[in-house]
Amino acid sequence: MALQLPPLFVQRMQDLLGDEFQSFIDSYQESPHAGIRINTLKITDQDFQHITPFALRSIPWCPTGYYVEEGTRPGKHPYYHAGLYYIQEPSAMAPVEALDVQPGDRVLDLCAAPGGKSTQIAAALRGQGILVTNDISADRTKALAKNMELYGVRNAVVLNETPEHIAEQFAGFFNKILVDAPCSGEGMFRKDEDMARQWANHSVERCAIMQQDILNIVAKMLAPGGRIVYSTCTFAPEENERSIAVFLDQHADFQVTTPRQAEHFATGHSDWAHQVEQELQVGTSVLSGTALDVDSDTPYQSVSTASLEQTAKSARLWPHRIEGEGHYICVLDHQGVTEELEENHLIQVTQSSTFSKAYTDKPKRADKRQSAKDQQDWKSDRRSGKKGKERRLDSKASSADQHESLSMIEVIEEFTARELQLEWSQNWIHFGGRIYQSPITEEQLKGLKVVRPGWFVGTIKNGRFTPSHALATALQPVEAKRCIQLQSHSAEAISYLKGETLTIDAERVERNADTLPKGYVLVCIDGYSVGWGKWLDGMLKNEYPAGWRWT
Ligand SMILES: C[S@@+](CC[C@H](N)C(=O)[O-])C[C@H]1O[C@@H](n2cnc3c(N)ncnc32)[C@H](O)[C@@H]1O
Repeated sequence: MALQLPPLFVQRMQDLLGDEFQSFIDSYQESPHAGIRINTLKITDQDFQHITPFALRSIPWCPTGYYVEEGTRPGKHPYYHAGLYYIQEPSAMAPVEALDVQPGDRVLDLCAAPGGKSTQIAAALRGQGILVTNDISADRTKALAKNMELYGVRNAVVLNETPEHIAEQFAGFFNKILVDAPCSGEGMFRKDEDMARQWANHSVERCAIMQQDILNIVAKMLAPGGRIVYSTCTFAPEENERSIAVFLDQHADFQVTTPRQAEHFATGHSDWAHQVEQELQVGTSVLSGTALDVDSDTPYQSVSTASLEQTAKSARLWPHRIEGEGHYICVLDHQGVTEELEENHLIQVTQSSTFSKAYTDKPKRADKRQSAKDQQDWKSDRRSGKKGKERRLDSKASSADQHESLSMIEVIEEFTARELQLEWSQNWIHFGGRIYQSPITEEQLKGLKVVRPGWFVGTIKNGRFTPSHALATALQPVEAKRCIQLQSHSAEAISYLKGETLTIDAERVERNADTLPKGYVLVCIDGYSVGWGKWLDGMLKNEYPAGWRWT
């Protein structure tokens, strides 16, 4: 059945686009474009070109993005399970390119689930710096956390929070922020017919108010000289140029910058934003002749011509002009002086009972004093050249607690020496028996709803460390003492991904000279890690998690 577009939407686009409307509406007869983006945390772009199972065609605005032909099923290949690429709509790759993430940046992806753009940010960080990735929907953060794990991200914290709560903990902290805002989704009608059906429920005006609130809050979290990229997948000028103009009027210290890759896109329509401004002033849509659905509690705010005109530097991605869906991107640069980011990699040992309290309670004065002392201890440890992970964090803790923290480290060290060839470089966080490596400190997460405080590396129970699946997916084969190689086209690879036990001769277990074949084995497909197995007497017990299996 032909796609049913909301009549009001069609009428409005006709009014806005004029002569261009026919080619715009004709584009709805075409299929949406499918794309994949190479996950350079696991494979180089060049190496993927050599092994690609599908025909690839470059996406002009994303160096690691490729169109795949219609009918290709990239989700049904072992490389997908190895996290070698993310299946992503081509236009959706543009906002992160505009953010211009560099290794070492501190990045917030505020509206992140299911994580397409977060995985792209993580790849650009190359394991250096911090990614805080968040979504307000608890349900959607499950997919977000899973994607961080599938793509082998080591330096991300996953939150399920409101922007206001994050701002309380992270004022002025990030130098790059992505706001991939909730919107009326007009640009996705071709890809997702549900969006067209639900359009009226996602009132354009209500979305605009929400977007302006979000932008105001994220400005508080940006470090001087930092960058915010605002993106939507809608055409409505109220949610795009006008939302930006409202922000600029309230934040004179920001300017719109033309995005990288702008040559591939159309410019923002400051003229449409002017038109919308007039409609709002009279309370009726000039374009569609309908009453505007503005919440009566929300005072109308007029915006300045100077701010509206700056939006001509933003970018619009049109489905009839490029091979991709409809998007809007605006780069907002803070005009302050950029300060060097302080190093944030304190190495910490956290004892579980203190940590679980930290999630729910406001810091107590005694805790604050203790934390200041911890920082001091750490500094003196650094000066004396002691390794951070050897120190005790909580000098007030009972000797039993101290013993537990120390033995936790001993257990991890023992596992590391036996099974891995890896230097741990981030903060240890112990929460509910689960052990994480985190790019930030426990203190910074106080009072927040945390889905993952960092890279989940394993669990400790009864003094035994069990490595997590997320540890395996983020490892390079050289970082494990034992690995086995499965060929992507072999029945063995599919059997492993289905969770079956494999028969594997001892000679096939690749290992260090001094390592016996018995124990944890990193299972790799064509050289890229997919999960754990446990080898004993010619059998590989399958540790691939049930929820991840090939179906
Ligand atoms: C366009 S989608 C994000 C897509 C995602 N950036 C990606 O690339 O996979 C917008 C997201 O914003 C979330 N959201 C809505 N309101 C929010 C708010 N106030 N704060 C944070 N997230 C919000 C929604 O749950 C939704 O997942």
